[in-house]
Amino acid sequence: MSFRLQPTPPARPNRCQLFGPGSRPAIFEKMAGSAADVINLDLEDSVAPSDKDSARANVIEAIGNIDWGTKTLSVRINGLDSPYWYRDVVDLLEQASDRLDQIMIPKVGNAADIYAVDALASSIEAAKGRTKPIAFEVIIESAAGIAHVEEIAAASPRLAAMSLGAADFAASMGMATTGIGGTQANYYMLHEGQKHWSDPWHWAQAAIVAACRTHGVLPVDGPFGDFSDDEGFRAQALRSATLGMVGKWAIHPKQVALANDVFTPSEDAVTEAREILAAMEEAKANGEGATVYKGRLVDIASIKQAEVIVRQSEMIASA
Ligand SMILES: CC(=O)SCCNC(=O)CCNC(=O)[C@H](O)C(C)(C)COP(=O)(O)OP(=O)(O)OC[C@H]1O[C@@H](n2cnc3c(N)ncnc32)[C@H](O)[C@@H]1OP(=O)(O)O
Ligand SMILES: O=CC(=O)O
Ligand SMILES: [Mg+2]
Repeated sequence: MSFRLQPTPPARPNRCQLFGPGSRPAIFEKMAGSAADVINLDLEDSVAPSDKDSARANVIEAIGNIDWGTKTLSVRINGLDSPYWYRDVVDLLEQASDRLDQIMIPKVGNAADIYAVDALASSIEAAKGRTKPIAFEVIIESAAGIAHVEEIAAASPRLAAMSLGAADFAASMGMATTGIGGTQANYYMLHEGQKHWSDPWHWAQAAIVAACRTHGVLPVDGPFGDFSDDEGFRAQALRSATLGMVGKWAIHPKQVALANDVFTPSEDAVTEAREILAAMEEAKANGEGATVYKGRLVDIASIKQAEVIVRQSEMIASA
């Protein structure tokens, strides 16, 4: 371990982030009643330019009027390249109730983007006497975002979570696809005449996880567009969880249960992790740093691996 210890990310469940357009207030109660850990009311790409002002007003009203329970409540503002974002921040922080937990900043390209929103938010909070500092989450969804992912993860103590936005990311990278996340038909290896599909999102996800883990931020997988493909969603979510991500977006309510299932450690996984911890306790008592569990090596690193699963399970159970 480096002299500098790895910071822990916020201890909150973040298995599923359910999105809904701010221009569709009829679904807000349904979002609040869902099993998602995080709600993202959207002012950005699911809202037409002509609806930006009314969507912002809808969202501000709903933040105070709807019972969001214990969910993390987040609003996705417009990008810093748009004429809307400053008004989003000003109106949200001047007018929305303290129930608002977080602002999601899309299309971030470098640390200065976060600095700009931080400066504005800090000024409004001071002027208005808001005692609950607003948290930030960001979307990595551009070539610049992934190139500067580590400085973005380090940009502000407000930063709680970082997502991969597969749709805009693909567009920014010039990827030859219109699919949002998941398997891409043309991204395959050929071996003895058989196609083996690779994962084009893997490297970006791994870069995001490393940046997040270095700076104590929650890494999250973004949207999976084909909401009629449950198995495709599940496969993508399982890969993300295996790489270290803590959750995934839902762009339709039917994806919420799928995400919750994948990102909640299974009973079997928790039992095995506890058994590994017990085996290592016994090894320690015998003065050993390594032992055998079910025919395989476990050692001091295995304690940390097992603790990831047990901690995640306990945190979800206590939320
Ligand atoms: C690339 C990105 O940036 S992704 C993030 C931004 N995108 C979004 O926020 C889009 C979010 N999703 C949606 O807007 C919608 O789910 C759509 C447009 C994809 C589909 O909407 P619909 O055609 O209404 O879906 P559908 O008919 O299957 O809805 C079934 C039920 O779920 C409700 N519902 C639909 N979307 C949502 C949602 N996001 N949250 C909660 N409930 C919802 C519907 O109102 C309907 O309820 P009912 O059974 O009581 O009538
Ligand atoms: O905003 C999300 C994306 O995939 O783009
Ligand atoms: Mg996007």
